[in-house]
Amino acid sequence: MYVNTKDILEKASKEFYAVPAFNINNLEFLIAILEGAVEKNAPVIIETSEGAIKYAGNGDPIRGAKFFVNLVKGYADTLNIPVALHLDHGKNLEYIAAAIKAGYSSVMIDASHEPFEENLKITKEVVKWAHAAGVSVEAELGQLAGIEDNVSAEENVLVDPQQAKIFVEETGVDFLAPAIGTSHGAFKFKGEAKLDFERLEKVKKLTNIPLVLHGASSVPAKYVELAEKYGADLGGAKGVPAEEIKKCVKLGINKVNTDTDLRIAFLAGLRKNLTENVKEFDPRKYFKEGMQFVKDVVMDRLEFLGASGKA
Ligand SMILES: O=C(COP(=O)(O)O)NO
Ligand SMILES: [Ca+2]
Ligand code: NA
Ligand SMILES: [Zn+2]
Repeated sequence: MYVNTKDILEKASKEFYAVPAFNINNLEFLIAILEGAVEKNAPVIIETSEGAIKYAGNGDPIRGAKFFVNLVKGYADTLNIPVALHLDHGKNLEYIAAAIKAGYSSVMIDASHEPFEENLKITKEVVKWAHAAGVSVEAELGQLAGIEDNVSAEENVLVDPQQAKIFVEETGVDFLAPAIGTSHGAFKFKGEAKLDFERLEKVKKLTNIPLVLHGASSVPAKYVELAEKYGADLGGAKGVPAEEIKKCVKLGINKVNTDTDLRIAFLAGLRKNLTENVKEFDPRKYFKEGMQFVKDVVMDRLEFLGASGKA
């Protein structure tokens, strides 16, 4: 059933487990994710970036947002697990408005590259709009290095726990993404994975709302190696070890954003299948292996985040 993200995350926050938020851009990833969640009898969050909405709507945000709401709601309403649809890294108010109007469960307003007061002001605005439409809101404090759709930040700027307390009280935001050292994409960390657990613990104590971990892909070696075996070049890919993510969940992370892992798993399956079946030209056949690998990554993540069986 199609639900509000806040309902999924409030339950997770009370019981100290986490629910993965998987990014999609197409039908194949959506089917693989939902079937994996059904098999694990788990809640799941589907999220689309502004780039995904642009892609699905061929440049038109209203068409793209409606397309995803109908696709996800249509499929979710035939299932017995809770499914939410979330706008990831909303920065452009046109896209945020389109997502709210189309019927997304929740939207992220990411104004974390702005000065604190500006981020607070914009977030307050979006919370007012979204709540009036029954839509929940995520915001971000601090910055993740690496590329985020249309904003690239050089350095990691870690969240200030005191600021987080004020921000949550003033904005009424439903869940918060505190930057604690992760970054987006397949090439994380210069050296070893370094997450600031003490900082995370303080933010949870001071805000006491569901928290979100961005840049949480683990970049599993087995799919990187398989993709490279069939011609990909992902040299030096590195992610967040599952053990580190589990520590974050114990400290109060409840939504775990995962995009890169699904991309690499699908890539490995697609390259392998196309290479081994040179006569095949039915996409329902040659996408299958990649979809299976995505489903496997989804089920593994639902398991180690503690979301399995929580539907
Ligand atoms: O934070 C993410 C995904 O991060 P990854 O690149 O680590 O999958 N989406 O908002
Ligand atoms: Ca940001
Ligand atoms: Na998000
Ligand atoms: Zn992110």
